[in-house]
This record gives sequence, C-alpha cells and structure tokens, in this order.
Amino acid sequence: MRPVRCATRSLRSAGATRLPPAPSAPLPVVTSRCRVYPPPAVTTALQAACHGLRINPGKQIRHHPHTICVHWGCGSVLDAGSTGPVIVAIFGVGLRPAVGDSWLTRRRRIKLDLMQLMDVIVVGCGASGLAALRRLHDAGLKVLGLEADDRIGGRIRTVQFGECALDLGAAWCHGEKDNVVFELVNPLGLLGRPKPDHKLYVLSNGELIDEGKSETLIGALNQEVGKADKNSKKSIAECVRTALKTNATLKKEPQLAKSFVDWFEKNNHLGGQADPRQGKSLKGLEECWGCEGEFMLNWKGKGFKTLLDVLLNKYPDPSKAIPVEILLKKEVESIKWRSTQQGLEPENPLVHVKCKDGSLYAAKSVIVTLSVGVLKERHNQLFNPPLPTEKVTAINTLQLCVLDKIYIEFTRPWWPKTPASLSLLWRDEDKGNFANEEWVTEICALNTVEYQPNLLLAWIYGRGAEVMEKCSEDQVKAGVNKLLEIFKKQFDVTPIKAIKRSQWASNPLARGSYSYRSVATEEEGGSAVTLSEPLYHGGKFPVVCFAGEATSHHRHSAVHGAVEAGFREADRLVAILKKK
Ligand SMILES: Cc1cc2nc3c(=O)[nH]c(=O)nc-3n(C[C@H](O)[C@H](O)[C@H](O)COP(=O)(O)OP(=O)(O)OC[C@H]3O[C@@H](n4cnc5c(N)ncnc54)[C@H](O)[C@@H]3O)c2cc1C
Repeated sequence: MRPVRCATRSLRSAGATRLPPAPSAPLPVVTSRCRVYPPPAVTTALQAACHGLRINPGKQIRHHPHTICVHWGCGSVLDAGSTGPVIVAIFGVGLRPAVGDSWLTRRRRIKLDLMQLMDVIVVGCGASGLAALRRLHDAGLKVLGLEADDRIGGRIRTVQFGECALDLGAAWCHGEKDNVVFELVNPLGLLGRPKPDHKLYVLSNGELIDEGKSETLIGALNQEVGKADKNSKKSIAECVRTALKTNATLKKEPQLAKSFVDWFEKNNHLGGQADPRQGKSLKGLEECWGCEGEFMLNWKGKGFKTLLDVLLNKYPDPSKAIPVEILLKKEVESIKWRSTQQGLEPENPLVHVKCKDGSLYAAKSVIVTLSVGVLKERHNQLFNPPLPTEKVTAINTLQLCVLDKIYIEFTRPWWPKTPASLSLLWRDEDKGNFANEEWVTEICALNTVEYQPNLLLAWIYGRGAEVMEKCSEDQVKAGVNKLLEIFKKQFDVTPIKAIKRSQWASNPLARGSYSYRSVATEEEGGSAVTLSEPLYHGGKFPVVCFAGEATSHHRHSAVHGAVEAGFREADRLVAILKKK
C-alpha cells in the first residue's frame, strides 16, 4: 500500500501559518530569486509540522509551494526540492545541529519529508508491525510503517503455486484460548478444523514401523522431557539423548530409539546439534505457553495472509481498509535516538530513522519489529547510541531456528490416505546413500496439505535446511526424487510435477524461522522480557520500543505472540502520547 504524499498537507494539517503565494516557476534552492518570508511565520509552521523540530529563528527563511528554505547562515540550509514533497536538508560542517541532532552537522544532503514526521514509526511490517500500526492508527495517532521488502507480511508469506495458495511461512493458527489471532479471525468464519490424520512412520530403508511401537517410543521421550528439571539450564536435546542410556523403554530397542531421538530433535526444532549452548532450553519449554484448543486451525485454502487483511481492516470489505501509511522497499539502516534531553525539547523527543535509500524520517517514538536474526546481524549498525549490554546479551543468546518447507506437487496422490503424516526415521547406515546430498537426511516428515490434494509438504530443519536453501531448484528436485526412492518400497510413487521451497535463513530480512530460548539464554541471562524493554528518553519516555514474536515472553515463535507484542507496544505508546 503506497501512500499519496503531499508536502504542504502536513503543514496545513498541523495548523501551519498560511504562506504568501509563491512564484509559479520552480526555484533553485536558496538563490536570491527565492522569496523571503518573515522567519517567525515559517518557523512556527515548520515547528508545528515537525513536532517541535528546532529551527533557529531570526535567520533567513525562503519558500515557494514545493520548496521551503530555511537558512541558518554559514551555509546551513533546510530546503525542499522543487519537484515535489521531499524536503531536503543540507547542513554545513561544524554547524550547530539544526534539528538537535549531531549527525546532521556533517556535510550531507538528507531527504526529510515533513509528511514523515510522525508520532510513531513502525519498523518492519510483518504481523507484529501491522498489529502495532492498526492499534496506533485506531487511537488517532499519526503513524508510518517502513518495510524493507516489496511486500508486507514478513514471515507470513502466502504465494500462488499453480491454482493453489500456499504458505511458505506461518500456516496454522495454533490454539484457541487466549490466542489473539483466533479471537480476531474466528468470528469472521476464516478458520477450518483439521480431520484426524493417518500417521505413518517410515524407516530410511523403506520399512514401515508399527504405529503402536512408534507411539510408545515417542511417549517415552515426551515423558522424559516432562519430568526433567526445568531450572537445570540444560537443553531438551541433552535430556532426550541422555534418556537413550537411561530409559528402560528406549533401551529395549536402542537402534530404533536412536532414530526416534534424531527425529524428535528435528520435529521439535530443538537445535544445538553443533553447539550445545544453542540448544532449546528446558526452561524455555516451560516459559513458552501453548493456547488450549485445536492446534492446527487452517485458513480454508486462503492462506495466512488473510490475517494481514484483517489487521488492515481490508477483510471482509476492502473499501474499509484503514488509510495507514506503509512504505515498501524502505530498508531501515539506522535508528538514531536520544537517551538524554540534550538538544531536544523534553516534551518532544525525536527519533530519526534513516533508510538505505537515504530518506530520513522522524517521530516521537519508533517500534522495532525486526526478527531476532536480523537484530543479531545488524544491531551494531542499526542503533545509535548502541543498545545496552543486557539487550545485546538477550539478542545474542536467544536463537532463531531454521525450518524450511518444500512443497512437492505430484501428478496424482500416491499415499494411502488423506490427511496423512509420514514421519521419516533415519538410520546411520542409510544416510551413506545420500553422501552427495546430505541435506536430504535432515528431512524429517512429509505431510499432506489441506485443500491441495496433489501436494505433500516436506519439512527440513537446521543445518540441512541451510544447505538446501543454497541448492538450485533442480538440485532440490533431484534430492527429493532420491528421497522418494525410500517410499517406492511400499508405495506406487507418482512423478513430481513441480516443487516450491522456502529459504528463511538466507533471507536477510528474516535470517531464520522463529525464536527460542537457548541454554546460553539461561546461563547468561536475558529473555524475551529483556528484549521487549523500551529504550527511554529522559528516563521516562519510551523512544525506541521493541515488538516482534521474539519479544513475547510466553507466546514467542508464533504469529499470535507477534500480534500480541505489536498491540502491547502500541498500547504503551498510546497511553503516553494520548495523555499529552
Ligand atoms: C516456516 C515457518 C513456519 C511457521 N509456521 C507458523 C505457524 O504455523 N503458526 C504460527 O503461529 N507461526 C508460525 N511461524 C512463525 C511466524 O511466522 C512468526 O512468528 C511471525 O510471522 C513473526 O512475525 P513478526 O512480525 O514478529 O516478524 P516478521 O514477520 O519477521 O516481520 C518483520 C518485518 O521486518 C522487515 N524488515 C527486516 N529488516 C528490515 C529493515 N532493516 N527495515 C525495514 N523492515 C525490515 C521484514 O521484511 C518483515 O516484514 C512460522 C514461521 C516459519 C518461518
């Protein structure tokens, strides 16, 4: 959704002083041909529009409809290009900061769009960012969403695949009670309930394993995790691996149990295979709360993107969409904030958000909704001043698992029943057959897909997923074909028509799938709570706030946690900004 921009509108809407008519021809920036207006009048107008932008009164100010020039002598100028709404600022070396901001003292041109001087800027327009934008907009605040991608939704990504809508990211609404997504969309009749699926457990040599035996082994693993000390700072993976040596049920069939432990780790995204400190912690399991009710509610073939329409009030009636401003392809590269009142009006703390394309936006506050993977990679460059140590620790120790999907379209279904889940149990001796495409051995299950009769969804996790992401589509297809050889021992497997896969780890705007608490989180401190703490201006005004799924203490990893976090931070700011 692209906003219609108008430079002068913000001056007017802010109750700006009416300026005299301007010359019809566009004027070059700051020349003697510019008309000169009484500085106090323009200063008042600009200050109103810019939420207290500090302008040195008494200096020369020039203006025409598309150009506002504020001259601070010595070459320091705030002006506008002649072609449209963009206000350009040019600041001279060593000049007193024009907007109370030392970075502007360096010589450079900065686009400063008066329209973008907002109450709140939301960085990132996934589920969390959209939830925040909706809540802030509904409260009557002036808000702007900046999204780096050319689409909204982030890790909600519904794509067209032939006739089908497919979710490459989030696909199911997990649970009903205390689930904000369920509460938003269920009254609209958007959610469907799954039918019980037919579970098959297949060994990597093609043998089917008796369902009863499989359930007994999985039950034993669940029991071990259930009774483990959640304050032990251990990983879940360590707990189940130890159980192989201690649990009587598992010890009866050590080889098969080992395959089940391997599957259990992948299926539950436990992490820590390479570095045990990065494994999902037992404490994290306790802190992540499920919502009661059906865990696999589907979107009746329309895809999770429907939630985005609901958040923007586009569903069911698109004409009622809220007119919230969202700018796409706006990759934020720095967020400049003030922790003290130096250089700023105490009641008007400003945060400056700069995008990769050079555009600059200012607001009273910003809500950052970036994934913890993006924060890991970029927090050093993003925040100025840098983030406090405890927040950096939280970012470094919280992990983002890598989980990918490979949708496989067949000419016709070959599995015995629909719905079905085919869990894959790998034996070490069979892994050797995949020496050239080792990543295939990280595929842990194939599932049928609701509303898509010819599709199976292969789940791939961890290191294998990262390697798969780097393969070409043809290589992935060849790898999947080889995997299907395993099933040919039992089933009449039909040819593959096409595949479609996700690549969440290599996506620089995600860098993974969803967050979890690691052993390192427990050892070094830091949690979703630490990550969610705002950065304060003057000790009391939340000038940089944090949302996104990873900031949800009890519902991280899921869309409902992301939405809840967006609402949480919006409510925090509404309470403060509406009081003023
Ligand atoms: C494969 C997979 C399956 C999943 N399945 C489910 C499921 O079934 N159910 C469920 O509830 N959850 C599921 N999830 C998790 C769910 O998708 C996420 O928890 C949720 O979508 C996160 O939303 P968010 O707004 O916190 O973050 P994001 O969706 O990541 O939003 C952050 C936004 O910030 C943008 N951005 C990044 N960098 C910048 C920048 N520098 N400047 C501006 N913008 C930037 C990104 O493009 C993105 O749009 C799944 C996730 C994956 C990957």
